[in-house]
Amino acid sequence: MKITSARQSVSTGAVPSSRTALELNAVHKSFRTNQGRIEAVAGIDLRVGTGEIVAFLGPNGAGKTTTIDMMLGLTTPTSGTVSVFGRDPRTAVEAGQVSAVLQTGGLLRDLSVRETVTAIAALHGAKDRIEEVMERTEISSLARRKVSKCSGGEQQRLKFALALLPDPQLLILDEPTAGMDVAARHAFWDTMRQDALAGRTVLFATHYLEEAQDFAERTVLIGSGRVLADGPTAKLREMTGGRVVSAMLPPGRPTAPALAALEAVGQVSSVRLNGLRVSVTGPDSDTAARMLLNELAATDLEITAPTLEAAFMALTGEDS
Ligand SMILES: Nc1ncnc2c1ncn2[C@@H]1O[C@H](COP(=O)(O)OP(=O)(O)OP(=O)(O)O)[C@@H](O)[C@H]1O
Repeated sequence: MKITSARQSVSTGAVPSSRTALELNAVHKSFRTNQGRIEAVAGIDLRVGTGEIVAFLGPNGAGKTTTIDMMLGLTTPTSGTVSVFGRDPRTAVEAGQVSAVLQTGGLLRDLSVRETVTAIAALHGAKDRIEEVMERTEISSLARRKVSKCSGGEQQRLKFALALLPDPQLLILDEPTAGMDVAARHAFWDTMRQDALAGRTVLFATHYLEEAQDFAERTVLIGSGRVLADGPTAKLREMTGGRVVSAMLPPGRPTAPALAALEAVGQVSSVRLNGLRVSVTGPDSDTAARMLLNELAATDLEITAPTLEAAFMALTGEDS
C-alpha cells in the first residue's frame, strides 16, 4: 500500500499484480479558465491489474471525472501517458475492450429501453447479447418503457446494460449507482462482483464511501488531482488509528479518574467524553474494552471500525 500526503509518504506493500489492464504514468491535466490555469490532475501514477475492482474515491473537484475521461480517450493528458491493455485508450474503446457508464450524456429520451439496447447492440455487432445483458441488468421488465419515463436509477441500469454490450474487459463507472435505491444498488454490485470473478476489471468513481468499503478490495483516494492513498480498502480504514470503543460511565461517580485510566492504556490516541459516554480511539480496543467493563463499571459498550470518511480526513485534513 502506498500512502502519499502532504504529511507522509509511506509504503506498506503493493497490491498483488496480474496482467495490466490500465496504466497511468505521471498524468497531468490542466484547463485554461478565466481565472487562469486549473490543474485538475496533478501527477497521477496508477496501475490496475485484470480482475481488480477499484474504487476511485474523493471529494467534489478531486479530479476523478477528468482522470476517467483520459482513461477513455475522451480527453488527452497535458503530459504523461495513459494506456489500456497496452494500447491508446481510444483504440481500446473502439475495439470494445473498455466501456463506461458516465455521469453525463447520452440516452435518447424518445426511444424505448429495448430500442435503445438494440440500436447500440447493432453498433457493436452484439445483437446476440441483447437478452442476456437486459436480464443481467434487470431491465427486461422495462423493455417497452420510453427512456423519458424511466427513473434516474432505471436509466443508470440501462446505461450499464449498454456498457456491457461489447463484453468489455474493463468497465469504467463514474458514480454508477447514482439515483438507484438500496436494492438496485446491491443487485448492481452483485453483478459487478460476478463479473470481476470472471476476470472483468472494474474501476468506479464514487461519493458513496460505504460503496468503496463494501465493494472494492482496493481504494484509490484522490484529492486535489493527486493520489493520496492507494491500497486495500480495509487497510485504508485501519490508517485512522484503530477502532473506537465507547461506553456509558456509571452515574454518580467522578469521571476524571476514569478518563485518566483510559488515557494511560497503551497506544490510545484519543479519549473523549460526551455526557457520560466515553469514546476511546486506538489500536488496542480489547484492552480499552476490558478496562471499561471490568475496572470502570461502564455499560452499553460499542466497538466500531473507523469509516473511510475518517481515513479521508486523517489523510487530507479536510472533510469529504
Ligand atoms: N473542462 C474544464 N474546464 C475547466 N475546469 C475544469 C474542466 N473540467 C474540470 N475542471 C475542474 O477540474 C477540477 C477537477 O474536476 P473533476 O470533475 O475531474 O472532479 P471530480 O473529482 O470528478 O468531482 P465530482 O465528484 O464533483 O464529479 C475541478 O476544479 C473542476 O472545476
